Parts: sequence; structure tokens; C-alpha cells
Amino acid sequence: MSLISVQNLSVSYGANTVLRDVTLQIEPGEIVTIVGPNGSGKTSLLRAIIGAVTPTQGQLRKKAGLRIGYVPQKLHIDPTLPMTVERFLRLSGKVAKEDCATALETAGVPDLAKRQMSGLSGGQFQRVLLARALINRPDIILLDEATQGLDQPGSAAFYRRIEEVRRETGCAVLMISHELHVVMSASDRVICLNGHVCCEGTPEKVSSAPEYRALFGSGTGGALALYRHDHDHAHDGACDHDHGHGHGHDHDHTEAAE
Ligand SMILES: Nc1ncnc2c1ncn2[C@@H]1O[C@H](COP(=O)(O)OP(=O)(O)OP(=O)(O)O)[C@@H](O)[C@H]1O
Repeated sequence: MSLISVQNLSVSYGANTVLRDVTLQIEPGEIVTIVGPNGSGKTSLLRAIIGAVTPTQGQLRKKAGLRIGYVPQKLHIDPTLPMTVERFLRLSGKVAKEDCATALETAGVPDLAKRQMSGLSGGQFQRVLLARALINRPDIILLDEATQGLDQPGSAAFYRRIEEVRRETGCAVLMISHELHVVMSASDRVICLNGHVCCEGTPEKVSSAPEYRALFGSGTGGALALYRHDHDHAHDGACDHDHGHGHGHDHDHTEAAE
């Protein structure tokens, strides 16, 4: 059974319908990346899944007892507030110290427990948010542009850790990312959203497309190719967009120092 099954889902804010007729499934253990232009409803979809937004139409089914870990886009913590990482992780309720330690280890930052939240680097902070999402041993983690503000090697290292988390824990991952060139290799499936699902498929399928090869050869790049691929809008001409805001560099995914 799918972990999450979304059927003909629509989300509106007042008269503004931002998601229309969205259908998708997330299976156990898979890594799915959502791409799409700004304002295309990506965050709204995640918020509908966690129950923070009520769909106006359609169905959203979750496997019974599904545990979700959520890594938000950003989280502001007052820098004048003294708070250790361990204390932060235990804010959400009854959390044993050992569970904090395990989550930090899985997130790839085993030595941060006693550090002050205000003293963390951007990359360390995101790892701590990841650790927080892992504490309840989720079946799926949702990440909303979790590497915003990180440099390229920092993002690459973060997403590689996500793959390791999946391997170690077996959890599924549903993530929003603008950095397709970084996340493509980690994703089992890519869903392109622009108010509705424009298209979806394996990154391999996309990267073997003629448009992709024309732009990138057989390199590891791909963001621009996917962003610019031809959508099939035979039934819907409203999504004739060009997301071409990438740069098409074929980055070397060097592991960042952690
Ligand atoms: N709480 C809200 N009330 C009213 N409108 C909202 C609300 N949240 C989002 N919107 C609008 O819904 C649309 C989709 O927003 P959403 O944040 O889901 O898009 P997104 O694809 O995640 O965008 P981005 O890439 O910029 O983060 C936007 O036009 C946004 O202004």
C-alpha cells in the first residue's frame, strides 16, 4: 500500500486556487523530488500532506499510523536565546537523550548535542532540523527546500546524507528542491508541479531525452534540461512555462567538509 495517496486534490486560498486536480502516490522507501517555478504550489502540497492546509477538493489518504518527519524551509530561533541542540530536539515533547543522540548521528552530526543553536553553521543547523524530523522514526520525511542558503558543496553533502538516511532507516523522502542538478542522482522520481502535475518520471528517463543530451551531453547536470523540457499540454495549455533559471553547470559533486 502507498504511504501517501493524493487523488484529484485541489487547494485554494480564498478565491485563489493554487493546486488543481493533483494526483500522486508515494511508495515506501522511495525518494521523490518536486520541482516547479515559484508560486506553483509546492509548499502548499506539503502543507496539505501534513494537515496544515485543508484541501478544497479531492482525497488525501495516508497509510494507517503513518509517521511523518518534516524539515521546514527555514526556522527562526532568537539568537539571544540560549539553547543547546539537545534541548531544541527535546522541545517537541518526551524525547529520550538516547533518541536525540541517534537522530543526530543519523543526520550526520553526532557531536553537536551540547552546542548552542545560535553558534551553528547553516549546514549544521539544517542537519539539526533533519535530526528533529528523524526523532520519531518517520516512515517518510518531507523536506521543503531544506538547503536554502547552503553553498553547492553543502547542499550536495546534505542530499547525500538524505540518501544515506533512506538507506539506513528505509524511510521514504518527498522533497522540494530547486537544485535538480544536485538532487537528480538521489531521486527515484521527479514530479514537475505548476498548479497541477505537469509531468513526472525517473531522472534517468529525463536525462536520456534528446533535449537533455543537446544541452548537457551525458554529464551529471540536468536541472536546466528538466526545467526546459517540453511539457505535453495537449489537454492543458495553461502551463507553457520555461523555468530556465538554472545555469547548466556540470558541477562536480565534491563532498563538503562537515
Ligand atoms: N497562507 C496563504 N494564504 C494565501 N495565499 C497563499 C498562502 N500560502 C501560499 N499562498 C499562495 O499560493 C501560491 C502557491 O504558494 P506555495 O508557497 O505553495 O508555492 P511554492 O511553489 O512553494 O513557491 P516557492 O517556490 O516560491 O516557495 C502562491 O501564489 C502564494 O502566494
